[in-house]
Amino acid sequence: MTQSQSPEHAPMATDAAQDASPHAPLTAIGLMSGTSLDGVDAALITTDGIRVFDHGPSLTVPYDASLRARVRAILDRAATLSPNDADLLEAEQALTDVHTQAVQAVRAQAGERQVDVIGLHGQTILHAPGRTWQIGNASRLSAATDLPVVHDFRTADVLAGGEGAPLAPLYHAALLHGHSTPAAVLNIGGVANLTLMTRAGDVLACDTGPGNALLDDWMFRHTGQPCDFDGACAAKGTVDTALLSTLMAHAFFRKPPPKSLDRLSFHQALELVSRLSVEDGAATLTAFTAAAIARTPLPEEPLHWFVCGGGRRNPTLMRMLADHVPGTVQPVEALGWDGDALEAECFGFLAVRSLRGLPLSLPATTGVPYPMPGGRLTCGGISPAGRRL
Ligand SMILES: Nc1ncnc2c1ncn2[C@@H]1O[C@H](COP(=O)(O)OP(=O)(O)OP(=O)(O)O)[C@@H](O)[C@H]1O
Ligand SMILES: CC(=O)N[C@H]1[C@@H]2OC[C@@H](O2)[C@@H](O)[C@@H]1O[C@H](C)C(=O)O
Repeated sequence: MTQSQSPEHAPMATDAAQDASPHAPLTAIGLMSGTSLDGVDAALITTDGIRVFDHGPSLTVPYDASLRARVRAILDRAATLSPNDADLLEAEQALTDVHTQAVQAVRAQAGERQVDVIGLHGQTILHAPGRTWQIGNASRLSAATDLPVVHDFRTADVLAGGEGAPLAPLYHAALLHGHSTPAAVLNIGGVANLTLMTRAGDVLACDTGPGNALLDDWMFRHTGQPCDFDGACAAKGTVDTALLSTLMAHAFFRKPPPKSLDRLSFHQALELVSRLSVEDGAATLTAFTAAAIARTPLPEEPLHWFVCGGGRRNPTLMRMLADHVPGTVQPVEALGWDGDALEAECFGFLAVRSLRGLPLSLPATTGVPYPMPGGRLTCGGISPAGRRL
C-alpha cells in the first residue's frame, strides 16, 4: 500500500496544531506560471501557513504570443541548455517583468491591504528525476516590487531525494480540512495532479499523467487554436480504444504515488495519434487524460473529486472523467474555492510556510524521506526595516 502521512506531522490541519499556531498571519501574493504556458496567475492570500484567513483578489496576466513561443523554444531544449544562455536570460527577464505586472495589478485591486511577501514559483522549463528547473528572477522581482520574494520551492525536496512535485497537497489539505473523506482535489493544468485525503485524514499525492498540454499541442498543430475550447472538437470525435490502450500501457500508470512528470513526458502520444482525424485525435487525447486520472493507484476510492485548473472548463473531459470514476466529479467552485486562483494562492501559502520553517512536502506527497521545508528568501536590494516577516 502507498505510504501516507498525516498532515498533522507537517504540522497542520488538526485543531490542536491550528490553535497552537504561534505566528501572526502574513499577507502574500502567490505567483504561478503553469505548464500550459498561458501566463502568470497571481492571487492574494492571508495565512499563518496553517490556516487560511482570507483570499483575493486574483488575476491572470497572459503571455503574449512571442513570449509564449520563446518560453516554449527554451523548454524544448532545456535538457542541454546552459544557465547563461543568452536566449534563456532574455526570456527570463521578460517573464519576470510579466510577474511584476501581475503583482502590481493585484496590489492595485487590493487597495490599502499591506502585502508582506511574494511567493514566486517561476516557469518550469525542465522536470526530471533528480533535477527541476524553474526560471524567473527573484532578485529583479523583489527590486521592482519592493517586496521580499520566496522562490525556488522545489530544489530542497529534490536534493533530499523527493520528486520535487506536486507541492500543492499541503494547501489542498488545509482547504479540505473538515470535509467528508476520502476526497480528492484534482488539478487539470498542462499536467494533471491530485491530492487524496483519506478517511483517516492522511494526505497523499502525485501527478496523474497528461492534463491539457497534449490536447493543446494537438489543437494548435491542427487548427491554430490554443486549446479545444469547451471540449467541442473532442465531443465530435470517437475515441480510438486500441490507441488508448497503447497509451495507457506506459509504466508510469502502474507506479503508485508519489510520482511526478515533466510537461513533455508523454509527448510521443502526439505521434501515436497523428494518423487520426483532428476530432478523433482530440477525443482520444481527452480520454487519455481522463483514463490516466481514473487509473491512478490509490489506497482509497475518493467519494468526491473536486477539480481545479483549466481542464474543469472542458465539459467533454469532465464527462469522460465522471464516466471513469465512481465518486462525484465537480469543479472546486462547489466548495466555494476559486479553481483559477488555487495554484497561485498555494505559492502564497507555501511562501509563508517557508518563512515559518514549516515543511512544504511530505514522504507521501513527493517521496521525500522526511517532512521537508524549502524555498529561498531573496530581497533584491530592498530594506528589511519595518517589515513584519
Ligand atoms: N473553455 C475551455 N475549454 C477547454 N479547455 C480550457 C478552457 N479554458 C481553459 N482550458 C484549458 O486549460 C488550460 C489552462 O489551464 P491552467 O491555467 O490550469 O494550466 P496551468 O496552470 O498552466 O497548468 P499546471 O497546473 O500544469 O501548472 C488551457 O491551456 C486549456 O487547455
Ligand atoms: C515541476 C512542475 O512545475 N510541476 C507542476 C506541473 O503542473 C501540474 C503538475 O505538474 C504539478 O506537479 C506541478 O504544479 C503544481 C502547482 C504542484 O506542484 O502542485
